[in-house]
Amino acid sequence: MDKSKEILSKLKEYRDLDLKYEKGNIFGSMCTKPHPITLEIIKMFYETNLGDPGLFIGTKKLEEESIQMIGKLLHNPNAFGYIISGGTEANITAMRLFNNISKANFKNKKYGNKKNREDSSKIIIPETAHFSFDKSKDMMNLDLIRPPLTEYYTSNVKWVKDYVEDTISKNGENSISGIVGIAGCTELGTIDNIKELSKIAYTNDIPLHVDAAFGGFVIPFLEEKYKLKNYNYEFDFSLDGVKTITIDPHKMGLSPISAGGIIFRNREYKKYLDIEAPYLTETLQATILGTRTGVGAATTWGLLKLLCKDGYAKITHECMEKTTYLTNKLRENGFETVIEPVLNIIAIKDDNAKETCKKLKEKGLYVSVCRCTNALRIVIMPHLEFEHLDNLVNTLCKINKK
Ligand SMILES: CC1=C(O)/C(=C\N=C/Cc2ccc(O)cc2)C(COP(=O)(O)O)=CN1
Repeated sequence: MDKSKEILSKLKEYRDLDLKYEKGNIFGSMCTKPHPITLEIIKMFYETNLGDPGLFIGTKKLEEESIQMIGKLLHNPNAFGYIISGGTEANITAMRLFNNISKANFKNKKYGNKKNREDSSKIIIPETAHFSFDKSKDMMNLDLIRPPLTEYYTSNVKWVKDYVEDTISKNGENSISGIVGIAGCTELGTIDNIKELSKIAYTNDIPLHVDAAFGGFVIPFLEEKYKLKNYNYEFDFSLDGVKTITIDPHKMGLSPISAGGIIFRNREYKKYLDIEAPYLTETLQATILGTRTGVGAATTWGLLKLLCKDGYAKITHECMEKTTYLTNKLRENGFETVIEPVLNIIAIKDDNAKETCKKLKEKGLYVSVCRCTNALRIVIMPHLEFEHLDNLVNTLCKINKK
C-alpha cells in the first residue's frame, strides 16, 4: 500500500473512534452534521486565507456578501463584520470593541474630566452568558456586572436600568462600557428582553452586544405558533441600542466548523479594532486571528444562497416540532422541564443530573447538564430524529425506573 493510502487508513481508525451525528446519540451539541454541499465547498476553498485578503479577493467578496445577507436577515442593510472561528472569538471581539470605545471616549474626554480612567471596563452581562465572556474578562481585565435572573432565567431589566442610572448619577459620568444580552442562551435557550435592554443602552449611550450565536439562525425563522405569550423575541438591529451581534453559521446555520459571525451595525466600528499589519496585502487588520481560512465564509455564502429563508424556516420548524414532541413525551412519562422551551433546547429537572448524565453515557447516549439549575440539557439539533428522541425517553425511564 503506498504511503498516502497507509496514512489515510490509519486516520480512518482514529475517525472511527468518534461519535457520529447520524447515529442519533448526541443530545448536547449545538453543532450538527453540516449540509452535504459544504464538502464540495471545503475542497474548493481549503487553501484560502482571509488573513491576507488581497491574495483571495474572491473569497473576501464571499465574506462581505455573507455579512450583507446575514445583515439583511437581522434588519441591517449597512452591516459590517466577519465570518470567524466561532462564537467565542465573536464575543471576545465585541468585548474588545467596547473596551476600546470606552478608552477612546475617555481619551477624548467624552465623559467627565477624571485624571485616570477606571482600570477596567464595566460590562453588564447575565449569569446565563456563555463562558467566552469569562475568557474576555481574563484577557481584558473586564469588570463583569451580573444582574439577578428572573424566574424565566433572563436578565432582570429593571435591575439593569436602576444600576445604570445609579452609576451615572453617582459618578456624574457614564462609566459603563457595555451591556450584553443573550438571544438563545447556551443552557436553556432563553432570550433576554433585548428590547428593554436596547432602550436602556440607547438612552444612556452604552453599546449593547447581543449574543445570538445559537438563536441567530433560529429566532428569525420561528413560526408564531412556537412563540410563548408575553415573551419578547426581538433581538436584532431593528432595535437602535444594538451595536453588535454574534451569530454562528456553524450551529443552526448548518455550516461546518469553523464559522462564527460577528456583525457590527456599520463599518464605523472597524477603526476601534484596526491594528497596523505592514506585511499583508491589507495594512490594517481588525480580526483577532491573523491567518484564517476562507472555508467558513464560502460555506456560509453557499448555504445562505442554497437554503434561503424557506430552507432555514423548514429546519427550524422540524427542530421545534421535535422539541414539542419530546417535551410532551417527557411529561407523559413523569419528567418535568425547568421552563417551557423557548427554542429547540429542553432542560429536564433532575436533582442528580450529573449522575443521570453518567448513566446515559454508559448506555451510549450523550446529553449535557445545566450549570444554572439542576437539570439535564437536550439540544434538539437537525441530526436528531423522532426515533432517537423515543430512545432517549425510554432509556431515561429505565434509569429512573419510571
Ligand atoms: C450563546 C453562545 C453559545 O451557546 C456558544 C457555544 N455553545 C455551544 C458550543 C458547543 C458546540 C458543540 C458541542 O458539542 C458543545 C458545545 C458560544 C461560543 O461559541 P463557539 O466558540 O462557536 O463554541 C457563544 N455564545
